[in-house]
Amino acid sequence: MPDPRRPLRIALLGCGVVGTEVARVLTGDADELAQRVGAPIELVGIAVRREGRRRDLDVPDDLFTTDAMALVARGDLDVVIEVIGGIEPARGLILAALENGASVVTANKALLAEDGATLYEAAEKAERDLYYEAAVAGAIPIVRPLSDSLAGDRVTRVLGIVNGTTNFILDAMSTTGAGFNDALDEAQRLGYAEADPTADVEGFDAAAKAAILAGLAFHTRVHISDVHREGITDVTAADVRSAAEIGSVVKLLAICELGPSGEVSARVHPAMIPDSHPLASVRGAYNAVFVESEGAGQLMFYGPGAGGAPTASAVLGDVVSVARHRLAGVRGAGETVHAQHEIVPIGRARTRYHVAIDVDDRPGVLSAVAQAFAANDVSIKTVRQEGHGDDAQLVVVTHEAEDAALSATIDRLRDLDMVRGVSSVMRVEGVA
Ligand SMILES: NC(=O)C1=CN([C@@H]2O[C@H](COP(=O)(O)OP(=O)(O)OC[C@H]3O[C@@H](n4cnc5c(N)ncnc54)[C@H](O)[C@@H]3O)[C@@H](O)[C@H]2O)C=CC1
Ligand SMILES: N[C@@H](CC=O)C(=O)O
Ligand code: NA
Repeated sequence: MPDPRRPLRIALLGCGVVGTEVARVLTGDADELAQRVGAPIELVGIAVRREGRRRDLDVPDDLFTTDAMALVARGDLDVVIEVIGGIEPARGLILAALENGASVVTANKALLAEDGATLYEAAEKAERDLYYEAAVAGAIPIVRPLSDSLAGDRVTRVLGIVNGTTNFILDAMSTTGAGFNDALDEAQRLGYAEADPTADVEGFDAAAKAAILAGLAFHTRVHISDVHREGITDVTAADVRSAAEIGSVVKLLAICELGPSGEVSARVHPAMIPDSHPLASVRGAYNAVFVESEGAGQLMFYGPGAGGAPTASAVLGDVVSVARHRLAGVRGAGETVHAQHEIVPIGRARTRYHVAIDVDDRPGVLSAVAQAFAANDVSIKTVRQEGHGDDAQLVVVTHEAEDAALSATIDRLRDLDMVRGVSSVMRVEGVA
């Protein structure tokens, strides 16, 4: 247990969008944080990649170092904050921090979803905390509610908008008609996007968060490769218009479900959701996560999901918690993976679909298309024709069906002479 008379020593790894805000609060609000922790806190080092870059921070120059490994290995640290991102060197630094006796706070969802097991095992062995509230949905408290508040309940479903960048882009496309690239540039300028924004727009970031959420919700280990992933790069202005025509909006959703036989599925993809659904009104870089559980029913967590200051808020909350644990000589909850749920592929997921089919504008088309759906046991809810002649299109919305059955339907449609192409297939979520 640390000597209560000495300050708790904190090291910060990475001083980019999030790290800068964390350093600003750790230094500017040190007195208030000390009151909350119950002991003084001291930022003893900041690891950066390059020396001499001008940083808008009022901290002594000698705190900065380009030798992150030497910083974590000094052996007298209480808390190491990792906000570098990516797999390496972040993983090696976190493991070294734990081995050297520090507790760790990280915002690194990519690493947790790729190799969380190694980090948890190291934290367990070192008897230190590993906290990561900022890794999922930025400022929104969702990791703690799932791991603590709902620990006595059975969570059955988590449905969320967990990527600020893609929500910002889709929102701009549907409300101002902005182009994809302009909206992405703006999201990068505002500090929402990952260092490589492909992680956002191709759904990797949301998939990492889905893996973490599913693991926490269902007490089972879920790897990022278990998560079905589709990004938003194929979402067109026509999809956004089609959604509006059925009173819906397009959102990138992360969906984690516990099936009736105990099977777990996790998927990330764009989907249409009705305007009346609370997730439809989540704008800009905001995130929201719905949790359904047997006892509590429906819970919704909403707030800023990205950006320096909101993410720093979650990081600092964790810092205060683990610092309190250090003082008390205790640890918080570790990983709970007692359940051995089967993780099922996307083909077994069940949902509704919106399918736009380019067809010849002639008698018999409707019945041929309907037969393709019926042959795969996919029931049609509505069908309407858009355009005429060369522009004729049938737009079908289905009842709930298995993903594999829908895929087989699309293959069959593509083989029909009267079908010129299937121009869009999008899942429809949030319908009662
Ligand atoms: N920006 C956001 O809205 C959010 C970010 N996060 C996560 O927080 C972490 C940091 O994100 P950002 O601050 O946005 O990224 P960033 O790219 O702005 O900052 C990362 C910093 O780490 C530095 N760095 C790279 N290698 C280093 C090394 N070997 N030693 C020391 N510093 C090194 C880079 O130079 C950069 O300044 C990532 O894991 C990210 O996924 C989580 C939630 C929201
Ligand atoms: N790039 C991420 C940042 C937070 O996790 C996002 O856009 O949500
Ligand atoms: Na969070």
